[in-house]
Amino acid sequence: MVNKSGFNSKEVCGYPLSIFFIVVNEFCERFSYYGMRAVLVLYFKYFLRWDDDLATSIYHTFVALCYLTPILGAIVADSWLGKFKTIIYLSIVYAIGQVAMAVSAIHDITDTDRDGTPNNMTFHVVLSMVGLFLIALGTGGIKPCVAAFGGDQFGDHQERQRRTFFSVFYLCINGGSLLSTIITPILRAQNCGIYSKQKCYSLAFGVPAALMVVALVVFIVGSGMYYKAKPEGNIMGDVCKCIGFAISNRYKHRSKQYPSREHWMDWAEDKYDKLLIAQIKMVLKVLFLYIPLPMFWTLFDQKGSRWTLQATTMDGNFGAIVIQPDQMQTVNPILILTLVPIMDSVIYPLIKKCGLNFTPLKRMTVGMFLAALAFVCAAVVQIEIDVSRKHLTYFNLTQFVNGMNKPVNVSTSEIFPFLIIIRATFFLQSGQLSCAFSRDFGFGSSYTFFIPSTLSLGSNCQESITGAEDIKPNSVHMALQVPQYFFITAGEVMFSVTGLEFSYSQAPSNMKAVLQAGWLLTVAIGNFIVLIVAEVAKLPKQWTEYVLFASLLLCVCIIFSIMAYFYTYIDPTEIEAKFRRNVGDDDDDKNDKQRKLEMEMMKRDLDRSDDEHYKGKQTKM
Ligand SMILES: CC(C)C[C@H](NC(=O)[C@@H](N)CC(C)C)C(=O)O
Repeated sequence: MVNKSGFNSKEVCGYPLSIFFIVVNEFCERFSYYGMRAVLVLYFKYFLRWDDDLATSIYHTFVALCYLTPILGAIVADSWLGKFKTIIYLSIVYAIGQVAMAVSAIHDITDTDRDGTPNNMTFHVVLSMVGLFLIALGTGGIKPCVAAFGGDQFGDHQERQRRTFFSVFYLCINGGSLLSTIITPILRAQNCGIYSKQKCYSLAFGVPAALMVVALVVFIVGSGMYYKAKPEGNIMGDVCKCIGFAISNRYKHRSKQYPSREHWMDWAEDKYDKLLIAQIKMVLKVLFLYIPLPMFWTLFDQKGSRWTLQATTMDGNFGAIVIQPDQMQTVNPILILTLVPIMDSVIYPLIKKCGLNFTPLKRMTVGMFLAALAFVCAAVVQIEIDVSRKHLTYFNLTQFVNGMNKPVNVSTSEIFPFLIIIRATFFLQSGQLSCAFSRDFGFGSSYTFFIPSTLSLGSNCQESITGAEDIKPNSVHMALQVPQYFFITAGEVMFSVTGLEFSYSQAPSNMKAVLQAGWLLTVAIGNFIVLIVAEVAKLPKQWTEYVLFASLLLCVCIIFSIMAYFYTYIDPTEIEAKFRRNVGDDDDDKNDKQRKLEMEMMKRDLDRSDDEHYKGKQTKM
């Protein structure tokens, strides 16, 4: 197959062979990222011995940083190194970061007294922070480049294949993350060490590090097959200067005597290339459309926080298996793996058969609506939970009625709060008397125990002590969270998979990675909104907070649908080709009148709003 720039690539079933290396690379990279992330908080808490607050804030700062760094990687790729080299260099940085994390988790390195705990905690803290910084730089930096680089491999005539690629790309993300979030916690639970055996964080970080090396090797192996678009110089610098000039020129010509121009960017025409101006217009149009999007991620990312907390107040007993609250999150990638193929091969073609033009922006709007619906479901489940029980833990509510005529001291064994069925052992002490008894608790239940007056030295506490259930264990089953997971994931498929492809297809050739980074920036902003809204709103009931978020997203969804209605799909390649052709025509010394006419037509083309999008023509929402 001959690609856009005359590049000849090998094909398998109509797809460039190079794509195989890119999707495998993505699978391994996401395995590496999500695998490391799965055990990170526990590493902070139990290895570095940080308190919950510090562990949580450093964790969220790290995640936010991972979505802020894409802009750096995109600028480097589009302006300087090109996507291929940027991916290689930043993957090396990334792999070093992962190795640093694995090394930082080897307690033996500083365990000079061999008691199983590190003696120089500063070494472990510094090394892990350096590691996390490098990982954030690497994962964020390559993220917009890998997606855009994959898109680059397709010719202009392969729009359908390119769309399928973005779906498969998303499947790989979720396949990799699902596998790693299952595997790394198992690795962490192993015991390892030279002098003493401890929980094996080094292995839990080491395997993701190895997978990142595999990702890099796979990517390099495909090297000879890739189409590598050349960077066009300091494009971001030019963009900023051009926008700055347009604004200042517009300001200088603010008086009524100057005729107005169709678009404020047209004020840069006095100095800048018309092609660059057209490209900036394309990017600004899409970025403007992105303004409401962070709200989707605000809701989406609460799966890991609010929804997991909700699950802790539910019954996870599924008969043969007991599901832990944090394990419920794996429902998302599992559903992605099933819903993406269903959407692509059944739902979308069916909608098309019905004669409906389900354009990318319509899909994204429906995706937002589904996410709002997911939060309505979460609110209903929350009300159900609130009605079924009034107390979150049985700890404070477990009481003893002492029937003896002397005081009894009661202490209890460690209780694992995330287990659904908890076995607690109580130790009774009163003078010479000392005995113990154990009971199983359903999570969330509360008991009153009666210590009989007949209890004496040698009594069997296990048999003598009776209990009454004051508060029943969690009765609302975790399966009730499935509808909310279903809706949020269906929303994600419509919103995120489509948005990924939309960001690629609407970006000018020299700013593909930059627009991918803009897309990822909406994820970062969404995460900040969670903190702000939850802090400002401070609602007394959890279900009201869910309703608030659902309403906010619904409002945003309406605003977005209006904005989308006025959006005109473009084919950047076509527009760029027209402008380039025009530059060639200049050399033929065309008369001025003719040229002006052509430019007018091109401008109109850019803003026109008819025809359908997927034929490479322009269309509205
Ligand atoms: C832009 C990202 C938030 C998209 C993507 N995340 C997912 O696909 C999630 N369904 C993964 C799940 C394990 C949270 C990513 O690139 O990580």
